[in-house]
Amino acid sequence: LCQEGAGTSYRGTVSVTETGKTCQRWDSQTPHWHSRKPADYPSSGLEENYCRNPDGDSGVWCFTMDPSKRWERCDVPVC
Ligand SMILES: O=S(=O)(Nc1cnn(C2CCNCC2)c1)c1cc(Cl)ccc1F
Repeated sequence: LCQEGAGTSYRGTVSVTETGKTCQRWDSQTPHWHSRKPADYPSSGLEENYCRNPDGDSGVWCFTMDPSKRWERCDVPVC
């Protein structure tokens, strides 16, 4: 699956960042507290720990499970 443009409508299942870190679940607040809660952004597809673009970034991203790295982009090919 690929991301169109900035990936706002990407609903694929890539859940690893471009440096190989595992994505944190959107419904989890550990290791990173965050305000991108699935309930608050129902149309952003914030399922599991899949890479998404809920905030108008330039591409899909996720919070990482590395406590020292809050978020990173994901390597999802552009369509
Ligand atoms: O919980 S967060 O989403 N964390 C956060 C910090 N940086 N980012 C980047 C994610 C990729 N796009 C640019 C912002 C997200 C968050 C969002 C806002 Cl508006 C303010 C504080 C904050 F903590």
